[in-house]
Amino acid sequence: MRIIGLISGTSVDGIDAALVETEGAGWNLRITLLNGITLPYPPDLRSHILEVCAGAPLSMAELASLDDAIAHCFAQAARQVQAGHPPADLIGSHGQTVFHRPPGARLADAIESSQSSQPSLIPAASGLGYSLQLGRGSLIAHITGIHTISNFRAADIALGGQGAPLVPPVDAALLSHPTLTRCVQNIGGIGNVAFLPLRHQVLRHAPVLPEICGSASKPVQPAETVSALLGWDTGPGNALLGWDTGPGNALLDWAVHQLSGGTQPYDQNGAWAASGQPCLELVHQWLQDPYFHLPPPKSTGRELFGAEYGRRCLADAAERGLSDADTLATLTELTAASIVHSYRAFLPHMPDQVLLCGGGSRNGYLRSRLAALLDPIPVLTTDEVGLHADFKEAIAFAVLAHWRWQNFPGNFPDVTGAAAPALLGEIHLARR
Ligand SMILES: Nc1ncnc2c1ncn2[C@@H]1O[C@H](COP(=O)(O)OP(=O)(O)OP(=O)(O)O)[C@@H](O)[C@H]1O
Ligand SMILES: CC(=O)N[C@H]1[C@@H]2OC[C@@H](O2)[C@@H](O)[C@@H]1O[C@H](C)C(=O)O
Repeated sequence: MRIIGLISGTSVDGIDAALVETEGAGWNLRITLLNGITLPYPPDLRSHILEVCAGAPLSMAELASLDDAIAHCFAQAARQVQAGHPPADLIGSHGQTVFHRPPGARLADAIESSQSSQPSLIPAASGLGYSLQLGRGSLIAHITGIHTISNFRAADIALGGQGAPLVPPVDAALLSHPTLTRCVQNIGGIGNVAFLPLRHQVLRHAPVLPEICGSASKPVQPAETVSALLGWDTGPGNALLGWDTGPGNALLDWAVHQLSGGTQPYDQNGAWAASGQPCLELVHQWLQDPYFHLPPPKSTGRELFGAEYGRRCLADAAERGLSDADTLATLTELTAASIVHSYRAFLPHMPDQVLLCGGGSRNGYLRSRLAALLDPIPVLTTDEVGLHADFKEAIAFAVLAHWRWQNFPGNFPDVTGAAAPALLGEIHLARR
């Protein structure tokens, strides 16, 4: 199938669109990237989205307009990426996350204790998570004339899952290796990791849909049988794992915006941070944040690592008299150290390789700090193993759409904490 994957992530920098050819089924999937583009949001729309993410009030009518404005941009990105290519069969659109609340009281408690100014956003009682992506699929289908799948996180959340990260099973399908265990580290606005055991452990028994996914006559299997059905040896070190590691670029971008008086959107190649020295005591202090110590399954967003968090970091840095360059070096060190800390705390063993993707993989200083902290483990980008690091998340939503179209479950309950596998995404058929 020819599928367009669309996503705008927590950096809110623009829409990544990937046109891919998919072949195969389930986790036995091959993809070819035919085209990839990034369509920046119009600056006013971006500012509006960032304000909404930061909690600006919105009437229902404004919410509807924003939803449709975003859907229009996504449809435009779909048109651009497929220009000059034969028409796509399907679109998988993640949309724009504007709110994410993980399930349960554990994380709520952690957030409450570290972000006491807005505790009322998070209910203290245990309950389902909530994740809101704007850019409705029905409008994208209507504008493009292409069947569109959207709202991928809801089904996992309905089963008690985090609804994130969703990409680890796609990473397992596309990037697991016969003899090397790998961590695939996405550094978007937020960072997330997938730990990939060896490929034969991934594909021991290629899953067949009716065995796994429920229908009216054959119910969805309970979580404890999922790994067995997928053919996983769930002994220590053999399980697919994944979680949100914490801040990626969102904190750094916010700080660069503040420190440059709004003239710079991000630290190009990390050059500004590289001209300073990280304050390791401050990194150590920041690493005490409860999120970094919560065991997976866990996910997060701008609600925790957003402007409020950034303001506290800048205040800590100012208290110690750090220069702007030292402040950025310290925040960059926090990003790298929180990633590596989470591997040491929550992986059964360190991986043989780390593959970076997402915009943060283009930050040379951040990459060099990760390499230093992970030494002697090689740190590459996914480009170096054949998967475009800038478009991997967009490609993943094309794969998730392919799986939904084939009635193949897209979530991996051991990663998200859902009670069972689920078909991810709502299908919006286009009038052709
Ligand atoms: N050359 C570069 N040097 C430094 N940072 C870069 C560079 N290119 C991109 N970035 C960073 O990457 C960010 C965009 O990353 P990306 O597109 O992966 O984020 P995202 O779409 O929000 O991802 P996610 O959905 O995973 O949160 C930019 O805001 C910037 O911080
Ligand atoms: C709620 C939400 O949009 N989460 C994003 C975000 O960006 C990175 C990290 O936080 C990850 O959990 C997720 O995105 C990727 C695509 C995922 O679901 O795997």
